[in-house]
Amino acid sequence: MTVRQNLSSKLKDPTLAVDKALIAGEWVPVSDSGGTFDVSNPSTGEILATLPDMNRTETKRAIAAAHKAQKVWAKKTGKERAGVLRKLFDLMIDNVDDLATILTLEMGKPFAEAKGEILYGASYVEWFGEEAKRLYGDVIPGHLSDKRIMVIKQPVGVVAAITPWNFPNAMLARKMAPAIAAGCAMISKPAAQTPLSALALALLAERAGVPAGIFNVILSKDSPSVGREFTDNDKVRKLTFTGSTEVGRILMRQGADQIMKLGLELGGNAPFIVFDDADLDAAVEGAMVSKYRNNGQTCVCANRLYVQSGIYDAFARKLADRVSSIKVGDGFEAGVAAGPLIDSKALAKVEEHIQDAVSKGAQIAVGGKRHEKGALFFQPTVLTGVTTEMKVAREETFGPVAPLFRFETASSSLAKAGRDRNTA
Ligand SMILES: NC(=O)C1=CN([C@@H]2O[C@H](COP(=O)(O)OP(=O)(O)OC[C@H]3O[C@@H](n4cnc5c(N)ncnc54)[C@H](OP(=O)(O)O)[C@@H]3O)[C@@H](O)[C@H]2O)C=CC1
Ligand SMILES: O=C(O)CCCC(=O)O
Repeated sequence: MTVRQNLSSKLKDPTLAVDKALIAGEWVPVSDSGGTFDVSNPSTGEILATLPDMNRTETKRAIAAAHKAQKVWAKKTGKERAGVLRKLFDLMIDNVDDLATILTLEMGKPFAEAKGEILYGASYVEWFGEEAKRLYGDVIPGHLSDKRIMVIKQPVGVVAAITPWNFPNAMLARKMAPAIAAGCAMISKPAAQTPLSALALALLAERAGVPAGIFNVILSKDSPSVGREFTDNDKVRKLTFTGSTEVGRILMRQGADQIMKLGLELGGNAPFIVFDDADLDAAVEGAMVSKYRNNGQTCVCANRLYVQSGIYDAFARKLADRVSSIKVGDGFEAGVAAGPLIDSKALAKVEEHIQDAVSKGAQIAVGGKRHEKGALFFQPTVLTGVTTEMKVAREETFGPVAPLFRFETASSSLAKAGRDRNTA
């Protein structure tokens, strides 16, 4: 397929811009169906690459290859596997600028934040690589005098991973590194919006000596069909997924037939509580970091800010003031702290949540509108006068909106924080 100049020309090592899937150690340029999909830059709308659009047949082939390769990989010692992961860690650090450039181009987050994500992703590779040497078992006192009970740890086998667009490097590194360290093989399906970070990571893994078939990357816009193969194929022994609660539910249902081991990291709607006696500056700073990280597109972002009556107005003023100074723009522009939203669906959800809150009586303290920087940019927003009837109380906005709920007593805030959680 093709990588455009606007991607490869920005890299010190242009070979890290990959336009092929990785199946059984082969870089595959064309899908069985001949279909393709484009990856674009959410800041500019420019197309960065055109990739093969795969489905169940390619996924099945990748699983079969992983199943075969895993048996050999599992026989390596922990030290041998650790050595390979250490090389991958070193390569990630050596190529941090290029990996972060790819990430900012396809996802939009500010370059400094993207670099932080690569270091974060690399830390998983380093940590789990080291742990490969420490896969100890247990000896447990027996229930009869002639019995000795031993626990040994063994790789589960082939692991499938479905990863989201909000942390395209770190979420994959967090899944791939422990699997490979333990002697498993992995087939990953990155989000169609951000597959280029996964491909660059897979290329570095190949350079680090991860054997053919141990780390596969399927490219597809038809995620339900790939997900179906992951859950139906009995060679896949574990599925790890980060994404929406809704898709997590679908995968859990699908995996039930073969009682599949599942690791699900889903949506959230985290509360952030500020009491009257809080240090105002520290509370505002904490809210800024927690709410506006990655432009609010993080599952652990504070989404519901409960503020006690006595400090409510001062907190709202100070937060609105800080938020109005957030520089919005292309992630490569100096000083930018908020990039675009990932796509028009995400932008529509932010607008819908604000409209719903305002129609039910909330006020916009700052922001509330699309940003002049471009189609997917939105003004960082603070809403006051928010109540539990509004959508923001129950649904994750996944955008730069801080809704401030007022409470009187500690017990009422804790009750609300527990009750209005994400049920979407
Ligand atoms: N916990 C977290 O970190 C995340 C939470 N979210 C939450 O989810 C909301 C929606 O975001 P969205 O990107 O649509 O999240 P999704 O859950 O749709 O996407 C996450 C991943 O799952 C894949 N996927 C989607 N449908 C299926 C399926 N039926 N079977 C298998 N895989 C599937 C996607 O692939 P593809 O995109 O190619 O279709 C992507 O790789 C956000 O607003 C946020 O609330 C979203 C992302 C991350
Ligand atoms: O590990 C983190 O802090 C990022 C969480 C990514 C997410 O799932 O949103």
